[in-house]
Amino acid sequence: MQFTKWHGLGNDFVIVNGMKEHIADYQKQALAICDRNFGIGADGLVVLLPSAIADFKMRIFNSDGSEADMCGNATRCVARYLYENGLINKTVITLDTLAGIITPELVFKDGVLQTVKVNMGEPRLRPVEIPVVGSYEEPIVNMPLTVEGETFTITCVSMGNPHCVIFVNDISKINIAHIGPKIETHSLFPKKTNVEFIQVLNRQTIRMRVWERGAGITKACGTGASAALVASVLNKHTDRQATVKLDGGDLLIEWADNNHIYKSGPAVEVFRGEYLL
Ligand SMILES: N[C@H](CCC[C@H](N)C(=O)O)C(=O)O
Repeated sequence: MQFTKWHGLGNDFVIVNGMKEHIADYQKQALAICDRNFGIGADGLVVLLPSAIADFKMRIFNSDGSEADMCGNATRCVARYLYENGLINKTVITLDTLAGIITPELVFKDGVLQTVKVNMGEPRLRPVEIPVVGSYEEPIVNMPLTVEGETFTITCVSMGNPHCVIFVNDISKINIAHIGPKIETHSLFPKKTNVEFIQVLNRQTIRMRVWERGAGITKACGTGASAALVASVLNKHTDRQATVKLDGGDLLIEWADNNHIYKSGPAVEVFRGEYLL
């Protein structure tokens, strides 16, 4: 199977042109392909397929084999991949995902790619859309959640995939590898959740670390950064545009007046290869 390896701020993906390569069992192969010792190694497998409602369909599988609704960092990589391989001849691309139509734009200046700006669509705040279990009527903003005797205040946002955002005073003191999986699999979240820890630096800058659903600690999470900005605005910590400082680098996130979230950042191709299925 021909593949190409990309990353968005260190959140890395194997991208496969599903119109040329046949994968029989996506979940099983994603688990094998993403394994960093026995496979290629990645946070996720991205398969591109034809779509009747967008330029292409994008399916995303986490490294544990689970299928995700959306992946912000992967959308930037896919946009560059499609354009640079002549699979599309425009700079605004529509991708059909389980979270809806996502629109990345390749931003050039003097013929040089500056950034990839993605319209991530609208954040979903209704509890049923996260989803969470329980008879919550109002959006979950700054709600206490006790996990193993420790109480966190959570804000839940969906970007098509679930996010549990937690503000902390000192992010270096959080043992994400220990508490992340316990929140990811908490009974409040019937589809599990991505978990973002945020330290607010100022009204235009937040520091974020993430435990991703189905992938664990990653260097960056595009949907997570988007959810973190929304949660920061809801909790009156930041303005509606801010830089999200992740382990792998910075993303610029804006919650625009049209209620859409725009996320801008890099996408890098590292290598191409042939994987033996
Ligand atoms: N683990 C996520 C999917 C990948 C999201 C992340 N890599 C991003 O850039 O948005 C989930 O299961 O919802």
